[in-house]
Amino acid sequence: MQNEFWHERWEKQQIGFHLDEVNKVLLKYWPAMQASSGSRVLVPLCGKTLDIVWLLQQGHAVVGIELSEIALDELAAIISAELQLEIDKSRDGDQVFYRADKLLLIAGDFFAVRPQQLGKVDVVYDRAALVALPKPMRDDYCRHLWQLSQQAPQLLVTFTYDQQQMPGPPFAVLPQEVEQQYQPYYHAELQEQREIIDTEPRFRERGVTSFLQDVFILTPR
Ligand SMILES: C[S@@+](CC[C@H](N)C(=O)[O-])C[C@H]1O[C@@H](n2cnc3c(N)ncnc32)[C@H](O)[C@@H]1O
Repeated sequence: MQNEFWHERWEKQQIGFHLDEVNKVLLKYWPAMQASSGSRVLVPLCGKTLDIVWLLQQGHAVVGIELSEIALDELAAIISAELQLEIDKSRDGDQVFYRADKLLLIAGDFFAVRPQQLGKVDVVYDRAALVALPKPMRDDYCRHLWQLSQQAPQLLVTFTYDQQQMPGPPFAVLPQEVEQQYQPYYHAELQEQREIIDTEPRFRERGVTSFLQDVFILTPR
């Protein structure tokens, strides 16, 4: 999946993946992550998710990484308004940084971000990040995420459906693949698998008959 694909999505505002509310999965499973207030949460491929606003409201520090500056400009504006935070925006080469107390957003390629830029990560929250990438990129993503997060526990949301019925993204990432991808670093425990095709008419229109949302908690080995 080329970066240009995603830039075009954001330019044309074709962002059907974006939720206008905090993800119910996050609300339901966050307590199980046992993240103390003040712990640092990494949200890879974050888009402009309102989940980051919620995490900040819980007292967490948040690091978000997202290719699109359009997305992060919008997210920074929402965070500023909701939390009365002044966010400093700066540019360094291909990367754009948004900084405020307890907040770091990086607009740039996830694969170009180095661990030293992030500092300590206590928890990872991946909603629709792994599934945004085709298989060869998923291999690199899992390895790189591990390097960035030093194996921090992870709340992970993926989707299971028949890949023959629709080309990704989102790509189908079955529980077996999650286990295999993260096997060197984590125990992956499937918390729930829920049919959500009724809430995803855009996928039904494209011929998908069943679309399962899978929630995992990954704990370090
Ligand atoms: C399916 S969306 C999910 C966004 C967000 N996690 C959410 O739940 O709304 C995937 C996001 O990943 C971003 N993305 C894709 N490839 C990326 C890369 N190599 N580095 C950083 N972000 C990337 C896209 O721009 C897009 O916003």
